[in-house]
Amino acid sequence: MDSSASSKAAAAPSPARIARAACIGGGVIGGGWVARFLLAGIDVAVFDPHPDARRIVAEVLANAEAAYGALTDAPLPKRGALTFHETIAEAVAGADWIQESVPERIDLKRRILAEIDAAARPDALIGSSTSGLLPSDLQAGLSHPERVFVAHPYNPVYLLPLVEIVGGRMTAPQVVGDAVRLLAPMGMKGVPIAREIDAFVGDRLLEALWREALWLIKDGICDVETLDDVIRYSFGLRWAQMGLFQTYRIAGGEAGMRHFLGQFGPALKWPWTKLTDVVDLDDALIDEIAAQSDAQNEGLSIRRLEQIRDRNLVGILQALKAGDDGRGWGAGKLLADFEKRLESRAAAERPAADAGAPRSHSVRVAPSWIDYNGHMTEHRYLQILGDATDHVLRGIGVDLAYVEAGASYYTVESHLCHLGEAKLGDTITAESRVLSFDGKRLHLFHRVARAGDGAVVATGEHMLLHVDRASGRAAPAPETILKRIAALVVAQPADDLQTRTAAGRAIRPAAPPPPPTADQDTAPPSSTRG
Ligand SMILES: NC(=O)C1=CN([C@@H]2O[C@H](COP(=O)(O)OP(=O)(O)OC[C@H]3O[C@@H](n4cnc5c(N)ncnc54)[C@H](O)[C@@H]3O)[C@@H](O)[C@H]2O)C=CC1
Ligand SMILES: C[N+](C)(C)CC(=O)CC(=O)[O-]
Repeated sequence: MDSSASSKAAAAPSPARIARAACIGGGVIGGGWVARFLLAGIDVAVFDPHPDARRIVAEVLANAEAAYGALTDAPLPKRGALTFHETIAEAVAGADWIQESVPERIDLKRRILAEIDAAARPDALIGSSTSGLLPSDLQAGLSHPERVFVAHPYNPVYLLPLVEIVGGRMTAPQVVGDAVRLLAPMGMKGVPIAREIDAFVGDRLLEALWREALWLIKDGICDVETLDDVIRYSFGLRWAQMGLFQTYRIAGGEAGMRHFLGQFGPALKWPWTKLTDVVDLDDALIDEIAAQSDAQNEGLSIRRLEQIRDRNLVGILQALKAGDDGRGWGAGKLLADFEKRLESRAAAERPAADAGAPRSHSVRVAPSWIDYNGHMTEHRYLQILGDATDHVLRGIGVDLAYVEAGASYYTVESHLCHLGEAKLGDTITAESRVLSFDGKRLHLFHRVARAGDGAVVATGEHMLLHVDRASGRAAPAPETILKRIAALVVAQPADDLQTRTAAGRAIRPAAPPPPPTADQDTAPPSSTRG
């Protein structure tokens, strides 16, 4: 990137947020961007001349929605509106952010960007998904080059947060910062790359690995399955959470990175690597790799592979969210921050009149929640009930800021009744009510029902104590909180029969077995378990 300010035109101030996006190209990456925008509540206008563009985008979106259903219980905004358009000019009209994701050909991208440039609002940000073309080459000849930059995402765009933001010679510096800011509310991490280079940072690394991998196959050292195993059973697991340098720091033992470099650095000069030597990707090698890849994935369609990948990524992201003793680590910390934004946005959008209304909390039953009996496993009920309790607490002002300020409610007793089965994909909703409360105690009841037929699958009754977190002891809740609880009680409907009969129930013990007769003394005790 040229550092001289004179070559950069001043840019009009960028929009405060993305309310409307345009996606030019709706294939693997464009479709992923469409899903990312829509699920963040942003309206998206698409232009893609492919005859199946609508179907392809719909399939990517379905995958993305399934992944988000499992990824987070945070209140996602209402999905944005999706429209398809006959021309680029129509699609980009009024858009705050335009994302170009057409095939990787410089002539095509330049032509498309010129059309976008001619029709876009002068303050719109224009990102290209290119994996390696230089932004300076893409922006040449445009009337608003200062708004054009590379926004290079990773597949699947709706789950992987990174976007490399690379400005060209004529990109206004503030546009790079604005792009980072505008991506954040979508749960994405824009990383500015200081200087434009071919393939930026991520693909430089991937290409190096890819080149070695092709040599290893060409030289008959391993096949694609062995190569993938080597990655997924070892450093692939490490890289999701610590990258290269933090991982190698640990590998240096207590002496750390300096020792690691001293010990393993010299090996770089050994004849281990073919990194600078490009393999000839001739027909024979392509045939060999394609055949091995077909064998490796026999019976697995691309959509099925995408679903497996997405579920694995969701699991990894959730594990990372719990990392560093619950503070979140890497992409998991980003997910936690994204959820906090969603919570605050939902709280800000909740009408004031709703403050005293009864609370309800909905979730979709995820694949990892199903047990060997084919229905939702036991501990997930407790998770849903716990989340429903959190939902009530946030509604009365006991949110993360309140907890960080030193007080909270702790659950001290729970009673869970299983009344029906929840199956994969069911949406279930916990409706909550306050049964009683005083200065320190809050007595909640949640009824968990299936959407559709409304069948109640579980109830939960919980006693919570207001606690001073420093001493770990019960302490009176402040008046403001007690007033909000009182407002909840006033707003909730009168107790129905189910609540009256379920609340306060104790587990009824089975009738004790009759005392053994003399001839039964050695028989095993009978069991009442089915
Ligand atoms: N596939 C990947 O893993 C990644 C790709 N990228 C980049 O994303 C861009 C798109 O790549 P993919 O989505 O993989 O390709 P793709 O082939 O899946 O999608 C390209 C889409 O552009 C559409 N298209 C073709 N001509 C068009 C035109 N004149 N106007 C509008 N749309 C047009 C096609 O119909 C197709 O739907 C490329 O620049 C690529 O380098 C970036 C990150 C990862
Ligand atoms: C193969 N690729 C160069 C298009 C890959 C990328 O650009 C990023 C990714 O998702 O791996």
